[in-house]
Amino acid sequence: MHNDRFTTYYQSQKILPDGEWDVFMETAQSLNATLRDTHVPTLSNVEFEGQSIPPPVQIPWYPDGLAWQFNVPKKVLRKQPEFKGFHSFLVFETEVGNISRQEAVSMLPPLFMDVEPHHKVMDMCAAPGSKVVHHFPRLRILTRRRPLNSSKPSTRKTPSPPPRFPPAFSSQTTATTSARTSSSTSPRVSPAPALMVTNLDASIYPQLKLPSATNANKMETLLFDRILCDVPCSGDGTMRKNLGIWKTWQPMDGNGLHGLQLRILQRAMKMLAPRGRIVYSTCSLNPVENEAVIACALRNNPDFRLIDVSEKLPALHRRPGLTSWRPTDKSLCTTYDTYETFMATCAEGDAVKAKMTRGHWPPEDVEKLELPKCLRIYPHLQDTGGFFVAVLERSSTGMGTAAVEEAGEAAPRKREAEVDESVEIPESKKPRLDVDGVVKAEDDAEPPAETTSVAAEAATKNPAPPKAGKQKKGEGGGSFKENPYTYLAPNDPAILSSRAYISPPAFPSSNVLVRTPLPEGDAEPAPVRNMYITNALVKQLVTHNDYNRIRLTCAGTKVFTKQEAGRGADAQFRVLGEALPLIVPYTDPEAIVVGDFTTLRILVEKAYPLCAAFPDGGFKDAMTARGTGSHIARFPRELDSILSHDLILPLWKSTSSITLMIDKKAKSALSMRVFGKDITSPVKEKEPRGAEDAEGEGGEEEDAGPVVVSLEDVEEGLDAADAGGWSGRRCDGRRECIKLVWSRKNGRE
Ligand SMILES: C[S@@+](CC[C@H](N)C(=O)[O-])C[C@H]1O[C@@H](n2cnc3c(N)ncnc32)[C@H](O)[C@@H]1O
Repeated sequence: MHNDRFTTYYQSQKILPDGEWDVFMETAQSLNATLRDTHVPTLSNVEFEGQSIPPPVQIPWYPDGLAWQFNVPKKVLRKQPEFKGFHSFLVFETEVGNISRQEAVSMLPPLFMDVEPHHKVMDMCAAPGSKVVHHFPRLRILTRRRPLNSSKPSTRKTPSPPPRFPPAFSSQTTATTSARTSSSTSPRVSPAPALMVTNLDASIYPQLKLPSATNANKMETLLFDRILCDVPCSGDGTMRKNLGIWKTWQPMDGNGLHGLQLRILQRAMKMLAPRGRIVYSTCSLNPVENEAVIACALRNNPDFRLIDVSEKLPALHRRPGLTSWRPTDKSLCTTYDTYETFMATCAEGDAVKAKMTRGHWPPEDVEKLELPKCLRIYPHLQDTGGFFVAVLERSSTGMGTAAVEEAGEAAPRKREAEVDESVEIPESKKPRLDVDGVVKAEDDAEPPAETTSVAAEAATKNPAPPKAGKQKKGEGGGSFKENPYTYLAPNDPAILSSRAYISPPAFPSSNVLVRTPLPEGDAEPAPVRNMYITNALVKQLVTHNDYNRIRLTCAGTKVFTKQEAGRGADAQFRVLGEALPLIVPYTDPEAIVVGDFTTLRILVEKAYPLCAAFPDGGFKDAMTARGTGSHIARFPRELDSILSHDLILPLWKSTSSITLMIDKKAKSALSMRVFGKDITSPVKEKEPRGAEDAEGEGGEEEDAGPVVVSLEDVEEGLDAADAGGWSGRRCDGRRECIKLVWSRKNGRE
């Protein structure tokens, strides 16, 4: 990230000694620097089987050079040594979420959102989640004062003021989650204190209520500052990669999706705050899915206009939106100039079959809508997929602007479903509209049936998520069976037991929630296993909206989890690595143990290094003096030039060993970056028995500390080997954390 004002101001304040500014700025981009300075030079001038292989190049239009592109056959990645190493780097960094791989143009919509840290953001169709991650670097500015796992703890004794967490929302569907997450209903986004994930049909998204800012006794509806509508589409812009589309493409794909796309966009329009912005995008080239949708939405909502974004991303080659197009039906024989000519040729019922409505055609006042302000991206322009983006803004008053008002006069202003007027649609299939023409999406509203058979069409390509409150198991994503969201009292014993890390009262203890099932009858409440933290707005929304109604699948970020402490000791809460940026600002600096480079190597290399394995001195002494359980360690960059910044990592001390408590893949990624290769040992490694362990049968296993691996590892392990030797338990019902309880059956651990 770069900001001239920031640079000028802070350089003139001399907050850093001479010569340190560049290092300071580099820190923010350390991963990109690793890629640029370490990998790209080794990948230049590479030959494979007599062919020169081009190195990765930066995508010219992506801000700050943070996006890269390379075209290399799989064979090269597998066999050519430099590319093989680069591939491992990519795989590990992707696994831990530092890099995300996607079609270049898919990165466009978030760039046009102009999200600011205080914004409330909604992603209407978030699954599988690759665009949500692009909002976060900006949204997280305030949640992470320092980069993840790289912060230098404050030297102040007084805890820092609480971070402000901006809110983000995402509506998503279950059906497109990748195979890896198919058991989960969440898109692949990392949770954050400001994030809620709901699983609903975006076209009937319910209103979210929260107490009025001016009158606490009143409730008001949440309006968003930014909404992304990356809608389900025919996807024909991806034809370069999805070769199957060449076989199956037909105009009905787009015709059928138009209605759903329009309903999703118009629902977003109703949820947007004055002066707010909507980015509408598809990876389709079809004007019926693009300009036609925008035209209908603008005519029905005169308080919206298209924004001119021609100055934005100047290096992006684009073409303007169309002002004329000619829809066609299945026969493809004829394209029709107007809706009327189409209807004149139609036998009764054909229009419904063709899924065509008046809204598929350019309206008469098309010029007034300024459709050329939309962006069309074509594959040949810049070696990308095909894409469409429109950026819409709501007027400051919520009233129509002059130009659009005029356009609106020609249109039936109050009817969202203008597009359906001339098509005979069975009563049962019509959406229920409220007085403003909004599809009813409240508790009392029946979820509307599709206006045409668009949903059936959509379902084949992008299966829609289940409808609010009406699901049965197996119906579009399964039943909704989440545990309730319960905020703990600030003096709850679970929170108090985490005091080792946090310094109340500054820590926002009242924003800690748990997901334990409600006790039945007189039964004792289930013990707390995990604690999550949310920002204040998410707390308000969770407390004032029925989580079943909004099908809330995730809120906030997990910060503490219960850990068995070994034989004879009570279970304790341990802090999670991904929560450290949130927890460290509240942690007494004295509580953080400092390690050196050798210590870090031992922790990365060994799964359960014995306490005795560490060199005498600082770290070992400090850890010896501490009790068993969860600890936080800092590895300062000054100690070795290889570290470009401080690392802050979670540890677990058992009676005999000290374990680095990060996911195995994160550990490998860390190892690749710090040591240039993966020096980690397999989790199944058997540690030599130390003197302290020799006290009893099986003592080592119980004392060695937990193993944290990903679900995939377990699944692979179970698939690949005789499963009899393993038993796994999901800690939180999600993919990221597995505790393995192992036995010695079959001689395996
Ligand atoms: C173009 S994709 C979105 C991709 C996503 N923005 C990303 O970057 O990962 C459209 C998604 O919308 C989902 N979808 C389909 N019908 C939907 C509906 N009625 N409401 C919400 N999402 C829907 C599809 O399953 C698909 O995952």
